[in-house]
Amino acid sequence: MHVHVNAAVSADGKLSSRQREQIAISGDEDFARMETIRAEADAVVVGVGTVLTDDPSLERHDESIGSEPPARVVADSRGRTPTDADILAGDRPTYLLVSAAAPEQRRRALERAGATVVVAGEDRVDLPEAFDELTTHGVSHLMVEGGGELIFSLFADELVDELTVYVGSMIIGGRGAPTLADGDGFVDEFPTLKLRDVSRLDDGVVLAYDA
Ligand SMILES: NC(=O)C1=CN([C@@H]2O[C@H](COP(=O)(O)OP(=O)(O)OC[C@H]3O[C@@H](n4cnc5c(N)ncnc54)[C@H](OP(=O)(O)O)[C@@H]3O)[C@@H](O)[C@H]2O)C=CC1
Ligand SMILES: Nc1nc(O)c(N)c(N[C@@H]2O[C@H](COP(=O)(O)O)[C@@H](O)[C@H]2O)n1
Repeated sequence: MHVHVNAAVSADGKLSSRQREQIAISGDEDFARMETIRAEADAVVVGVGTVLTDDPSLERHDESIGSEPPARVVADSRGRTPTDADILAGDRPTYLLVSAAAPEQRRRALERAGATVVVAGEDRVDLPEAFDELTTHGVSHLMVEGGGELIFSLFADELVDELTVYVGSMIIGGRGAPTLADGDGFVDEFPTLKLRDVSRLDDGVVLAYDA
């Protein structure tokens, strides 16, 4: 499976503010670039942190791009995704990646709300195992939109093939504000990337890396 992480950060590396509300860091051109990556993907994944704060639809907003809209995926160990979340709306498949710790009652409620529940891992979602399962559902190109906890784990599990990041021109600040890769952080054996391209877009730059 090809895993492409795409996100937007402020000039000081934040995904959003300490209040963890959604902030438009991207301008129109970068949101259009994000749509193109969505259209190329079989599925788009976010962590449950992003679902709980942003309630994203992961819709293809511009129907002229791509043919099939991508499926949606949430990494959600305990099944905390609300059953009325936008990510469950509509006909496209939504895969809820949960762990064995997700209460049976939550799993059933999410299935009733239209999700396909995939169990991988004991306490937290085992991402390599869950992604293997997604391939059996036809997902060979997966886009990751965030947030920082999920992206860190994907680097730690060596699952990332490609990273594109839009660096906008605002400063957000805040020691508790999410960054591109949060989690426990690396203290040695830092993943290193190969810079493939740099381009100007809106009032910022897009950095493209191969992992
Ligand atoms: N600017 C941008 O491009 C973007 C910004 N954002 C912003 O990011 C913030 C949310 O990010 P964040 O709080 O980091 O949350 P995430 O979206 O990364 O979700 C993290 C949660 O995912 C669950 N999870 C399940 N399995 C794993 C695993 N193996 N590794 C890591 N997490 C796992 C965990 O909850 P549990 O243990 O309960 O399963 C964890 O707390 C919001 O403020 C949002 O606005 C988000 C996307 C893009
Ligand atoms: N690429 C990008 N740029 C920004 O400035 C952002 N704030 C985000 N956020 C993420 O975009 C997704 C929104 O989803 P919907 O289109 O509303 O369904 C969601 O994943 C946000 O966290 N991304």
